Amino acid sequence: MAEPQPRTAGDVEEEVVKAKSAEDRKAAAALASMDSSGDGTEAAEVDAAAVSKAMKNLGTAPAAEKKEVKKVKVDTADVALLVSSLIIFLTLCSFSWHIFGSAADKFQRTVSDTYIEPNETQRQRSAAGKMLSSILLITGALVAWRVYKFITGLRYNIARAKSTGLPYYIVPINPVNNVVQALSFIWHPVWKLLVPKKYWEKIVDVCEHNWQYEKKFAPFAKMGENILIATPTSLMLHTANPGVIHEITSRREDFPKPLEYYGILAMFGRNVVTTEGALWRMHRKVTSPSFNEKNSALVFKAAIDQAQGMTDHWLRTQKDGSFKTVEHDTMSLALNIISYAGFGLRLIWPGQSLPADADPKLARYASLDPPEGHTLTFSESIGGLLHHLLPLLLTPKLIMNHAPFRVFKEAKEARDNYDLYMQEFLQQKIQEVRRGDKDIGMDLMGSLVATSYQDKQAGSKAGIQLDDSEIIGNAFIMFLAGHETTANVMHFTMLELANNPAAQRRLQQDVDAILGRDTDPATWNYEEKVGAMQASMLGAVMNETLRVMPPVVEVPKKTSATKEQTITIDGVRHTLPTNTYLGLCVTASHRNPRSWPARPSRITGAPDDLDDWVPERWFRPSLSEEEKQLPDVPETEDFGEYAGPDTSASMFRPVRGSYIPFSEGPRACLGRRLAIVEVITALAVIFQKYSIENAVDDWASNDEVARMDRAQKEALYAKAVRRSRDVIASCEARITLKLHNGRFVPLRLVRRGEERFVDWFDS
Ligand code: HEM
Repeated sequence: MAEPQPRTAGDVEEEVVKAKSAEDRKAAAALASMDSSGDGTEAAEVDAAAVSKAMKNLGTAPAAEKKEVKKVKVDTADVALLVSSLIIFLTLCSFSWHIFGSAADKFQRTVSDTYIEPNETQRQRSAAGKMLSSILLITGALVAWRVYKFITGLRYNIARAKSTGLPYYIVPINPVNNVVQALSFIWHPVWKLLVPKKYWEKIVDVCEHNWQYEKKFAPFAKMGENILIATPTSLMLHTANPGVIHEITSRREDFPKPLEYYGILAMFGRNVVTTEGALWRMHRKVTSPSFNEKNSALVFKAAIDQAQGMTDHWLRTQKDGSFKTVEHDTMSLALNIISYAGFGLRLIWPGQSLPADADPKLARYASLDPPEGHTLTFSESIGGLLHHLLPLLLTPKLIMNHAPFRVFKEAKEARDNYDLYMQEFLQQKIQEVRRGDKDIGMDLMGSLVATSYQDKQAGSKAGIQLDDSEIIGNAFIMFLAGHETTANVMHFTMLELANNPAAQRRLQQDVDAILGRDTDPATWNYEEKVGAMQASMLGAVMNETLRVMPPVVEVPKKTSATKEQTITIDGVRHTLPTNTYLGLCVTASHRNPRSWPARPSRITGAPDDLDDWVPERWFRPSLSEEEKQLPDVPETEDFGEYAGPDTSASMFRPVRGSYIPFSEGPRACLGRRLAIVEVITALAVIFQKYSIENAVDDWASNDEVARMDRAQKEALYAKAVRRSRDVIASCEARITLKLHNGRFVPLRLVRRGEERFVDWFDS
């Protein structure tokens, strides 16, 4: 891999000039000043020469920059189209005129017979006729225009699809749009009715909501690892090809994020997830220093405290022998950990009280009752916000504020409460900065405020200055990104461990060996233990959950509006036109048989086990070194955060681009190290003292289970495992992949040694 180079003053200057908008210029200038005053450790952007060199190493020099595929000109076919649209339009008008004109006539005659003077009638009749004809004219014109746009748009995108040299499929509507997916029950039948089966039978699978999780690798097995789709409004490529994924994620500037899909995440202000170009670099520079090893150690400590709080809570509430709130509770666990490590806020479980050394100013955030001025607790406001993200995005503020629906009221209440909490928190941090408090910068919000306000105070003109909404926007994104994703991984890992008792037993053996069965978790040392934990079954179960149930099922990218890009697919160069949507399909690439060694499924009897949760696969030998070597596209700038691999070096190492739960390259997840530490630590705490079993009380009481023999117990537990797998199969990706519509799997926490099933059962 090419060594990162320091950015020169020339590079920086060029970036300032390249920055298009005033905001981008502000950001680039801020970075320029940072760079010129910095220690020179920052590395270079991907530069064209280096990419070219890397491509040459592959034996394929990059094609000379081609011009954008020319917009399909209005040629004879277009003229014919326009004429035919006009004919449709005129026919429609005259036909409607005929029908509605005579209907209006009849209506007017009826009315005039009773109420209106004859000459008045005539005037009314002609006015009604005129109005009808205007409506018809406008409707006809719109229909004709839409037909024209549909056909020319489709022809244009088909031409662009052809220019790539890849096989392509035609779909009548852009299927990436959420609303279009939700309405598939209307347009799919029409599409299937009007178009011969061979044109839709394969591609229809990738036009449905949740296809990435439900269909998994199947569409790619049928259509190849790259599925190109032309629609009247767009060209899109879904890929499960590791080489393509690696190249796209490595070339950040060539393949930016389609920000139009991220509007929802900018609700409280622009942030590191919702920006691109120089502005993104500024946000990333300010946020990344908080993602250091010191904070990982804090997460380790917080995860120990919080996992103990959660198990105590389960034991207290497990009245009928089981608990049904594992999803809710893992969400609380993750929120409490990120609140502490990222923001210095101590949140507690019901029944717990704040430690004596807790900052009284922050107690209002931990309160289990809404503090003065609020109608929700801090946790409730964040929970409500996440729960109602879609209505909050899709509903205009005016309707949200006034419509009498419960969902809008709840969404508004959560948003207003959260906003207020954050404003209060921000003001508190600003005051601390103004007072010059020494420990400011320990937490994320503190360091965001310090970076922006200390510079302002010092009168610096060029320093990075996020405005208040950007500080709150970044805080929101850290709560959101660091919360639901990690909670889902913990939730599904616990469900899978209950379904796979042999894996659970092996996990416990590893915990005993690394951390000791009787040790107090409060004494565990981060630096000493974390490496071994990641290389053990703790790391394996987390990696496997992230493989089978990645919280983010597709990472969206695109080519820019101004420049087409070339990529290499299995050694052949292809050109992707401007504005091509690129979907890096996480669920499918995690199941691509080319990248993942497989064995026959023990669960379904399928020839491979790639759809099954099998953590032991992480101890299988890696693919050959030769296969692991993908084109060496240089990495881009170092932003200071954790840069190590996502999986332990001693385990199975996936081919680059084949395992992307955290995405890859310069825009990979900023919080991945925190997430890994959090998950493996919480699991270690839980499984050191306890086992987790599926609850069976829907079928048998505790007494009945006690009277059962092994065979009866085996049949009973197998039933519970089947139910759990069915529920897991019903997950849906709505922002992240999780259970919806009140679905859950009941579990039971038992002290080790008191298990009824998982100490012997083997699925
Ligand atoms: C298991 C847990 C997690 C998973 C699977 C995950 C996954 C991802 C993915 C796939 C992306 C790329 C998204 C895209 O390109 O659209 C991403 C970005 C990001 N994640 Fe995570 N994430 C996790 C935990 C966290 C945590 C704990 C934090 C912070 C506390 C965090 C903060 C971020 C941020 C700030 C970005 C944007 C980075 C950028 O664009 O520069 N994530 N994450």
